[in-house]
Amino acid sequence: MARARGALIVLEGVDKAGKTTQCARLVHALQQSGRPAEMMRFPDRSTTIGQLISAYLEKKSDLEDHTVHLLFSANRWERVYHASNNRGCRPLMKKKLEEGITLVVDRYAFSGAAFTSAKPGFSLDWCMKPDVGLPKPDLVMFLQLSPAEAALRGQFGEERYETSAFQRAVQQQFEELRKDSTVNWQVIDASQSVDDVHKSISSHSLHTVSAAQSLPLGELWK
Ligand SMILES: Nc1ncnc2c1ncn2[C@@H]1O[C@H](COP(=O)(O)OP(=O)(O)OP(=O)(O)O)[C@@H](O)[C@H]1O
Ligand SMILES: Cc1cn([C@H]2C[C@H](O)[C@@H](COP(=O)(O)O)O2)c(=O)[nH]c1=O
Repeated sequence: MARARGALIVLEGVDKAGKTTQCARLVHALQQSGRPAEMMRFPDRSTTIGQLISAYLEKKSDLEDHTVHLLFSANRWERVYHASNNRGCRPLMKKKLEEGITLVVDRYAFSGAAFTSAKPGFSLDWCMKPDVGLPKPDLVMFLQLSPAEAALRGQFGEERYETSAFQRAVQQQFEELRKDSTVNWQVIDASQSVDDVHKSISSHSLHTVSAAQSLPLGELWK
């Protein structure tokens, strides 16, 4: 009999909404309850492409806007089908899901589309195209926090996109993306305490991990 697959769970939101904190808490809680789980994050700054992206975000280099958008997407695709970095090969997303490991992912294609389409001259439609066909998340939790509150959180302002005006534009683009009913969106109030946000995220996730076992993995935006 085929092994039950793991779930693909994504956390999204504006910068500093608490995604990394909550991904780590969720992975820990799933593991503690005996469910195999691992965290991934995008951009994955450890790969060659990820290092180009990281230098851009840290304002150490400039890249043309279309180019960096495609690099962000390539950085996701390389973790689905190709996994080499300077320390060798790592197992791929698809393989891990097939092995029954739930992946908790800190940002995904939704950040790609929301951030680039917040720039002048970029349509959401164009921005979504390079990520069509990626493994489709079973659940996308949107950590809802106003850009004004996010700006008060640690280290806001250090990286390229961390201005309140740009984050407001990003928030609007996320609102557009959330109208897509082919994606299982859940909005989480990220202004609560870390513990309360975690409780909310856990309950949605446990349901998803069970349901995913008997469902095929889909393809995003197809
Ligand atoms: N619920 C919360 N209430 C108050 N502060 C929080 C909460 N969750 C996280 N923080 C704090 O906010 C800051 C950003 O948290 P975190 O790195 O988890 O967010 P993020 O969304 O992953 O950020 P980034 O967009 O930079 O990746 C950290 O200083 C963290 O301790
Ligand atoms: C995946 C992805 C991210 N971005 C933006 C969003 C953030 O401003 C940074 C990443 O910061 P983090 O602290 O490492 O989460 O990059 C983007 O513009 N496009 C993307 O696809």
